[in-house]
Amino acid sequence: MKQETRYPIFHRGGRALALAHRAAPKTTGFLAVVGLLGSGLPVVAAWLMKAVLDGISSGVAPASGGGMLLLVLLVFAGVFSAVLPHVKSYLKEELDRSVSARSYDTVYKKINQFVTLARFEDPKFLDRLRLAQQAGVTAPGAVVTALLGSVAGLVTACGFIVSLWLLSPVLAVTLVLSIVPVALVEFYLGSRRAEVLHLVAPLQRREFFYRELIANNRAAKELRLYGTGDFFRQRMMADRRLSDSHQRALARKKLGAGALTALAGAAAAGLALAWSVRSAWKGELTVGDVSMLIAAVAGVQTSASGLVETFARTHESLILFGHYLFIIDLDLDVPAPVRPRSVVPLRWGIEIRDVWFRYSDDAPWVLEGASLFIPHGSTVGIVGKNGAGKSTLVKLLCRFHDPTRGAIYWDGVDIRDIPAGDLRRRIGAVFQDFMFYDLSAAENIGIGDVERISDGDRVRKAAELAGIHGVLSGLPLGYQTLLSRIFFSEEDKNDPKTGVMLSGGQWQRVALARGLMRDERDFLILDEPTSGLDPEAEKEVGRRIAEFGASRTSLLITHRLGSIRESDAIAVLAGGRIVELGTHDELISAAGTYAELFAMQADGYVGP
Ligand SMILES: Nc1ncnc2c1ncn2[C@@H]1O[C@H](COP(=O)(O)OP(=O)(O)OP(=O)(O)O)[C@@H](O)[C@H]1O
Repeated sequence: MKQETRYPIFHRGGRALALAHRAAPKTTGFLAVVGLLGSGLPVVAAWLMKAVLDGISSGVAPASGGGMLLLVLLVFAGVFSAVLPHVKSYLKEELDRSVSARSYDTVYKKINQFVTLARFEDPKFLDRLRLAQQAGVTAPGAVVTALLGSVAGLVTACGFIVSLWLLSPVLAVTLVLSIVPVALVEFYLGSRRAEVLHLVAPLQRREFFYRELIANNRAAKELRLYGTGDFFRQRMMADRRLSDSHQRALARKKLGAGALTALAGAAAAGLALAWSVRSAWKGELTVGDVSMLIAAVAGVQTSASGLVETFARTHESLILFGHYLFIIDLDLDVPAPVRPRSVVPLRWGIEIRDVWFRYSDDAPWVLEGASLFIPHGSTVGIVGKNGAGKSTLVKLLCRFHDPTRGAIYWDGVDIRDIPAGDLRRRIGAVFQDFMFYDLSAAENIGIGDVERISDGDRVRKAAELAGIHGVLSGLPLGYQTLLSRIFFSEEDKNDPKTGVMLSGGQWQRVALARGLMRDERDFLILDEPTSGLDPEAEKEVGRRIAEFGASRTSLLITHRLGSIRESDAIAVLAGGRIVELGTHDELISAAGTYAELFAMQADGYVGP
């Protein structure tokens, strides 16, 4: 993944500060004040110490008025120096919490605004989203504290350099010059660190994927059956070792550079000390001057190397922050309707007119001029071979993607002119790849109509329609039983009431009940809703769905041709278009693809 180059580094810094200010204005203000106080304190303490020592060497009694005041001030400076880091660390953690909470909220709000699935199906985008989720979101807090830390370090360093200048301009200049190699080395290491970060990021993500896979309960069966656990573990460790080797190379560079710069710093400090002691011996400097000089040399070196390291870390955080900015600045994934139309209860029907679709410009066409009319109040079944494009058509009807060419009309209105949320409120759907939520049975169904999630009667009615009421009411806590084996606490771990696992077919009925939660939806899409049900259940559920769907428009996709036999019309999708359309009897008489598929299935049941 390349780094985000759209935002200059100062722009990112400004946005990070603005974010901190919005998330926690008081904490940011306090942190700035405490940081500034803390940065001036070492310089003030050094001057106080010089004055006390000079007083002692010139025979001023510590108990005298001036001497006592100096001592008291020195003690206060010491107390503040001891307490301030704790206050600063508390404020920093608080700022991190506030900024992270706000930026998390912003990122997830943004994700929820995506109208279509296009971004979720783009691996490059997902990679970037993961970066924004993993690190970019926590970066603003790091950026703010690093920026404030930089200002504080600058104040300390400048305070000491000025102090040193007053004692010996030559020494001050020498010391500043001795920092230059440290700064250069740190900047070099900073850019190497950023490079390593980009090299290891994909490795760490893959490693994370393998780690999750090996411990995943849904993957456990296949991993054991195919014996692929060690295969994935080896891949995980290979990625781990590669990322470790990049980090080790960087650590070695750091070690070498750190040792060299420490040597240079120690040599500069030693020379300054020797010079000051010699000057004090000759009477050119006082004892207080020597103590000031020692404090200044140590203070400048510490704050300078701290400063450069802070800059390097800030730079790193800002690189990650770029991914966060990229996500939150994204435009809508589909243009807003120019003349938005409100969706009306379906009266006439839904028309798919000459729809062409492919998932990307270089992907093959999935739909090539598909046309179909679904009249209001009718049930239309769609059949077709694997990969024919049935689920794709469902995605277009729900507006998870827009047709590349052609259009879909809801009572004559192009669905692109209807706000997607309004359209979806009129559609109920059960997808082939439905979701399993680690929620209670009641919530698993109730989220089909969030506004009525607590309406127990409605949830029960939906469960009855889907033929799962008997199973759910017999669970340890009835509808309140958690449909999961994820434990919420250690104590609950052995409690059978904590959660249960349903069978595949039972889960499918729960998903079906979720799709049937809303009475008032006037278009029901069922994509393989009964594939996991036993024949008896399939027949029973099919009968109930037919009753439920009698007053509304339904689209039923299935490979089990027996369950769409009674549909008002059956469409066969092949080669990207609807090639046959009619009732079961009409299609059987036409002796085309449908008749062939039906005969094959019937043969399968009857046998040779
Ligand atoms: N997100 C996607 N990105 C790229 N191609 C896709 C995506 N989803 C589906 N396809 C491709 O589109 C084609 C149609 O897939 P679709 O899932 O619509 O078929 P289907 O008729 O529902 O098949 P099945 O009966 O197996 O469920 C397939 O060739 C598939 O590889």
